[in-house]
Amino acid sequence: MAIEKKHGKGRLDKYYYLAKEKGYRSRAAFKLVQLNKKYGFLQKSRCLIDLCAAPGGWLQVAAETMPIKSLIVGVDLAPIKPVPKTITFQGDITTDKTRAIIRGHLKTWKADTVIHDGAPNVGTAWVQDAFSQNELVLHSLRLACDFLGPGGNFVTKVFRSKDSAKLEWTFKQLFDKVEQTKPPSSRNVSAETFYVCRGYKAPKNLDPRFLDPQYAFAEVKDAVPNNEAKVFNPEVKKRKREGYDEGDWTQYHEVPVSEFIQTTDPIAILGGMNKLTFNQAGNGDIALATIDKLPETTEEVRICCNDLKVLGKKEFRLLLKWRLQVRERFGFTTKSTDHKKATEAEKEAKAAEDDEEAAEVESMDEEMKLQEELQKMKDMQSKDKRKLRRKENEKKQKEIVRLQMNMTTPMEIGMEQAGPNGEDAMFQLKAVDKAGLTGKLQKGKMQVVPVTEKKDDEFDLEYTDDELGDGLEGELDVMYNQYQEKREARDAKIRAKKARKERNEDGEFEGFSNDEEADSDDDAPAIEYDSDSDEDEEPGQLITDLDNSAAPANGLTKRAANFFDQDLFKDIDGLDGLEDEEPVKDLDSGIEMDSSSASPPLKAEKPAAKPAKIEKPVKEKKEKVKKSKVPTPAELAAEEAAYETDDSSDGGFEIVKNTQSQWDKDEDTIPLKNGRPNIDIITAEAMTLAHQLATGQKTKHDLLDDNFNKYSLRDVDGLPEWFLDDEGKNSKPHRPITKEAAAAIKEKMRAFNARPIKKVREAKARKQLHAAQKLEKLKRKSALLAESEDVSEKDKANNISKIMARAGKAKKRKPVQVVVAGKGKHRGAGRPGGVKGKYKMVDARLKKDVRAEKRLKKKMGKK
Ligand SMILES: C[S@@+](CC[C@H](N)C(=O)[O-])C[C@H]1O[C@@H](n2cnc3c(N)ncnc32)[C@H](O)[C@@H]1O
Repeated sequence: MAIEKKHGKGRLDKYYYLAKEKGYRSRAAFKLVQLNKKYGFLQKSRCLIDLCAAPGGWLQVAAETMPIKSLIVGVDLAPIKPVPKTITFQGDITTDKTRAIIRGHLKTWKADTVIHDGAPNVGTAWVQDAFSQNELVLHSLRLACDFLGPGGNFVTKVFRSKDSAKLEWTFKQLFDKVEQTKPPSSRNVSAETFYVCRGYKAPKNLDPRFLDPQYAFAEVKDAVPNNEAKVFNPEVKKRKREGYDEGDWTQYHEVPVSEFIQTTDPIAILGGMNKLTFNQAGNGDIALATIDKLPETTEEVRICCNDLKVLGKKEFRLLLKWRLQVRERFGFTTKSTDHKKATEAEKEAKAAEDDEEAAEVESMDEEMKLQEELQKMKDMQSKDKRKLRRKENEKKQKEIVRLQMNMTTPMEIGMEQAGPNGEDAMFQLKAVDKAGLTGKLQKGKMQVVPVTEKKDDEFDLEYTDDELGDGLEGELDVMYNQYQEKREARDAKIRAKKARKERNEDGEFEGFSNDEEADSDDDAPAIEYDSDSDEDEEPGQLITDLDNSAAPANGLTKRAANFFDQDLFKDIDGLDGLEDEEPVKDLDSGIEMDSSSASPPLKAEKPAAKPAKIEKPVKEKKEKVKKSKVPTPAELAAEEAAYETDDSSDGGFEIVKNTQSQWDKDEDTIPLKNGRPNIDIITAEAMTLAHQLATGQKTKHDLLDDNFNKYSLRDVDGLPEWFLDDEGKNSKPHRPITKEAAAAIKEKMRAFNARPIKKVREAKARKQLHAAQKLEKLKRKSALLAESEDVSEKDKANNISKIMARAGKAKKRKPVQVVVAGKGKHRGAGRPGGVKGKYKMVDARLKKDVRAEKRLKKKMGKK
């Protein structure tokens, strides 16, 4: 073994003294002690091989920790003074001779553990030291594979270097569990670390290349640095864990801007360099001077070039744009110039030549742009759909609100909803005329004219404006989505939140007919409709005057008939049979009224059908609605509208309120406890609202009204998801809270916090159980004593009171005795003489130090 210097680097540390005190041959012994303390492999081993064992510290630890009569074999280049209970010999672990000797000692046994603490004789360059150390590890691993039984352990020292990861990979192929650790006794200044590999897989055939340094440490081609991530997502910083590149010992790199302009891979430069310099070395560089003077080279560009590491996405975008502009000026081919050239027929030959050049020079750019375009198209598609859907929903929502607030006359709804000229018209006649399909349409078969065509063009224009920027935007969106997914995967809370959000979105009001939306889907192919139009109708007249329809025979006004003619009322249950002439009772006011005067004659199917009348009392109908499955918002709206009085009717006042609002529906879904809603109020805002509702300061309607605020109908079109997510955290109304509500919540929380935690409650319960059991036992004992006949009554009473007194006394624990380690007194040397009960070995030095510290503190306190 190399002779350890006794000075320098603080070599004479506490482990040195401890080792001396305990009689260990080297301070390295404590490393094995600590490794074993953590993983406990020695106690379970019956056969151990210590490779590179001199002077024998590890052997001593193994001998005192492993079960008696274990087989321990140690080998080292240097001679090892005999260690009791171990077999040692001199040998080189890289040779077959050593293997044969070990085999001879083990005979048929398989080793449970192989430990290796080898260190080649150091003194050469560090890199070489580390390599030969790791090569030695590979040799020891080979011996371990030869002698370990299935499930065996291998503990080895490894020098941290670029090869240690390769070693770790090899360990992982051969063992179930591989852990890297550095015991406290291993000096921090040392590059050594330890691998504890457990559960040897004992493969039947082991590929010798696993243990061949040539293969095991073969250079793997360096991974291509992910410069794209650095540029497209500069905010996420990655720590440089892999160390420096070979031969590159600095972290600062700069290149002339001309190189950035000319390069085929600008992203690599932006991601890898620190600075783009305009400095012209020596006689000057014409290209640099020209770029410097270009009007495109603004002050902002210069500042950005100055320090690339601090740039964000926006600045990288600016630099990329600037590069394209400069390239265009210099006549380098870019995508747009290619395109122009391609269109010029007379320059065809030249363009072809240029294209070829461009294909060579611009391959990287082309690929990037292609990817960007693909991404952009995907984003646009989903964005477009989302936008349309959102708009539609908002409109329908508004419609419902207006309807509920009596702001809309029935006629208006009909026209807006499905009128031939309305915005939501199934097809637009103008578009049909433009497409020249009028003739076809009249014949009865037609194709839906894709009205969104124009929109697509608009988007195209919008996006071709700033392709590069939007590419980056798209990239950012995709990365944000990935980030969100990762967060979801990690955090159950976020997953639950998302699920809730999705549920809400799904439950979102979809409009009067979901099919309508599906039909209007952009992706849907042109759909053929069978026209029901009359063959006899005048050709060329597509718009029929609705007023020409015959007056309905059911006594409805034309307006009302048109209103109830809408598809909206087709599927409403209970409207069909509203025929009964029975008097209607206003539930609220209790006014009894004649249906003819109180309510408009309702029509459910078609105006031509028999006139519909109110059939059942409204109360009954209300119940029916409640029992029926959850009504759609459209049904609710229709119902509400249906129960309103017709303007033209005599009474002109409301008879019955809405049967079941969304609010009531929500109430139905609230979980009940003892027949009452089981609601826990946990925020001061909610408590304030609850107070206000309870004291009548606010009504349900007020709460609904409050929901329509500046935050509820915000225009979020086109805003990126990440922005909306971030905004959502803060953009919400701040509801005032009252002092009382805050106090109530505070009190509630205090009571909640005052409750003992589960573990404490369990412990108390256990204690109670034990006490009860003890009492039971005592009772039994006393009963036995009382029953015994050969004892006098006095003795019985005495004995019972003794038992009771003993039971009442808590058992006292004996304190642990502290024994100072000294000559013949150390761990493993057996129980020190004259010590009874539990004892603990302590270091004399430590004890003295503690006492000195106490003394000093006392002194300081007196002063
Ligand atoms: C740090 S010491 C081991 C200390 C030992 N674990 C203890 O507790 O006392 C490293 C030992 O590895 C030994 N060694 C180095 N190369 C060797 C080889 N090829 N074969 C056997 N032993 C070797 C050295 O002789 C040295 O004694």
